[in-house]
Amino acid sequence: MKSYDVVVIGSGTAGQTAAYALEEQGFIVAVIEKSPTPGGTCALYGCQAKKWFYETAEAVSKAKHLQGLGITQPPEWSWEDVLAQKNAFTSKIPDNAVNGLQGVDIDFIPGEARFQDKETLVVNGGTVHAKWFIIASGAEPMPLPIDGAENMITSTGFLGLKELPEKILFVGGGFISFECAHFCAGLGPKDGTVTILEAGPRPLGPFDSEMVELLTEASRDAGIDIRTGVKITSIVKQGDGFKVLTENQGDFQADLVVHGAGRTPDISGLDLEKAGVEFERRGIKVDASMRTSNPRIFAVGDCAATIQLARVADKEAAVCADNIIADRKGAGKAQAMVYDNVPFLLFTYPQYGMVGKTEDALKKEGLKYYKSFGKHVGWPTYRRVGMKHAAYKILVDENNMILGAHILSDNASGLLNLLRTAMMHGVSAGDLHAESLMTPYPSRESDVVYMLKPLIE
Ligand SMILES: Cc1cc2nc3c(=O)[nH]c(=O)nc-3n(C[C@H](O)[C@H](O)[C@H](O)COP(=O)(O)OP(=O)(O)OC[C@H]3O[C@@H](n4cnc5c(N)ncnc54)[C@H](O)[C@@H]3O)c2cc1C
Ligand SMILES: NC(=O)c1ccc[n+]([C@@H]2O[C@H](COP(=O)([O-])OP(=O)(O)OC[C@H]3O[C@@H](n4cnc5c(N)ncnc54)[C@H](O)[C@@H]3O)[C@@H](O)[C@H]2O)c1
Repeated sequence: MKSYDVVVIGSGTAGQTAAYALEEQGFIVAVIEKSPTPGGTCALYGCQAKKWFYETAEAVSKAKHLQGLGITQPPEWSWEDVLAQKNAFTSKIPDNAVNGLQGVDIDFIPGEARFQDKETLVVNGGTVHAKWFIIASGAEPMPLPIDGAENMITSTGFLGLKELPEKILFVGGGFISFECAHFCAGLGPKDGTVTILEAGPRPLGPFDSEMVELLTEASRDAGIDIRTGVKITSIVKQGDGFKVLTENQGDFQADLVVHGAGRTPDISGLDLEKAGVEFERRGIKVDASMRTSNPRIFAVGDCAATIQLARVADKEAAVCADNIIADRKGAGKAQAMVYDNVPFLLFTYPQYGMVGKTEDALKKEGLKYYKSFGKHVGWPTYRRVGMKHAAYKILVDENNMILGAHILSDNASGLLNLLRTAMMHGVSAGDLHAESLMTPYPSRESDVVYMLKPLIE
């Protein structure tokens, strides 16, 4: 039996972040990975990989908006070339991940781990013992109760397509479908169709409903057909393509059907019961220190019942590592995870993002709030790029402290970050307005003064 201070299950961003942090503090660490391509979802099939498609799709969409405003020719693009760039990046990830870990004497163990008991894992038929375990096993596409669900490809399959066919249909109206649909709108065949079928009454449920309507409008203008309240019953093969049958909205033909209907924690093979680790449908139950119901076992990243985002995964891993370091010193809890100011951003064109509360949530909670809201904003920064759908919503409390910020814009990420920093440091909307007068001008970020002006006391 091999014995370590800490064994990490999963070599994704969460697992690696925790492993490196603990190794630096002198812990003897091993990382176990079941995939033949170590390195995790973000780098190989998620955030990083998809961003190669985003950059070109954004450039093409921007050029399309600028036609008649200075651009005279519709742009040409090559999905195949973008794919080659993405593959050149991702092909190096597995070796880099393993070499990086081994380079600092972290043991890399290829194989699938499962718990034998509260202190032991089984891997490759042998056992591994550790004082602490960190589960960082990620998530996988949610199994759907649809006949012929196996006819869908996943986002991983989509990001590996050699070419985009003419008719693409996405099941689910969440992060993955919106982003990939925008990549299709930017980089797909010129006369292609892109459809999103969402089961709920509106897409992007956790986001602000008024802002989602505006993103939906922008997406429809980009050529994406978005249907809501759709009850899909089955997906059947038909010729070279597929027929998607619904209970209430007829049938849809497509060359390709993509799963964008949620990701579920990858924990079913871990035998968590044997380790005394409690879990629910959304994932492994953790407290604010990322500790599970077994005090020697932590869970971080997409497998935990928290939020499925890469930098949330990294922060959880850092908090978990600090708490293991505190355990060793007998110092108790070192750091607690706080999710109040997590930014969410869709890499669509325009980008859409939010931080803090939605207006829907404030209404539901009965909290008093004030808002500054603008849609189809015609400021020069937007007129120059031909963007018709820019919008913003900033929500403040009675003391003018920012409760939520929602942005539909190119570079919404930069604007959100500015507003998020103010929220985290307790800067009021009035003070942020005064301090933002001297942001680099004229930039997207300098527009924040127009957004905040109605909120000046
Ligand atoms: C298409 C797509 C786009 C995304 N875009 C963004 C984005 O723009 N921004 C953002 O913040 N987030 C994005 N995400 C989410 C982000 O990728 C995840 O939140 C992040 O990768 C989670 O990291 P993780 O380390 O928890 O899990 P993962 O990176 O999935 O790593 C888990 C690892 O554990 C391994 N494993 C599982 N079970 C076992 C076992 N029993 N034994 C051994 N190994 C095991 C798996 O093989 C895997 O390698 C995106 C996700 C997808 C799918
Ligand atoms: N930019 C980013 O940060 C980014 C990008 C991609 C993915 N992600 C992460 O990955 C997670 C998974 O993404 P996702 O888009 O798969 O999930 P999601 O939870 O964002 O959206 C899933 C959508 O599918 C709908 N749905 C579920 N079952 C359905 C069915 N049978 N028919 C039609 N619609 C159905 C849901 O109502 C929901 O609106 C996200 O929650 C997010 O945390 C983040």
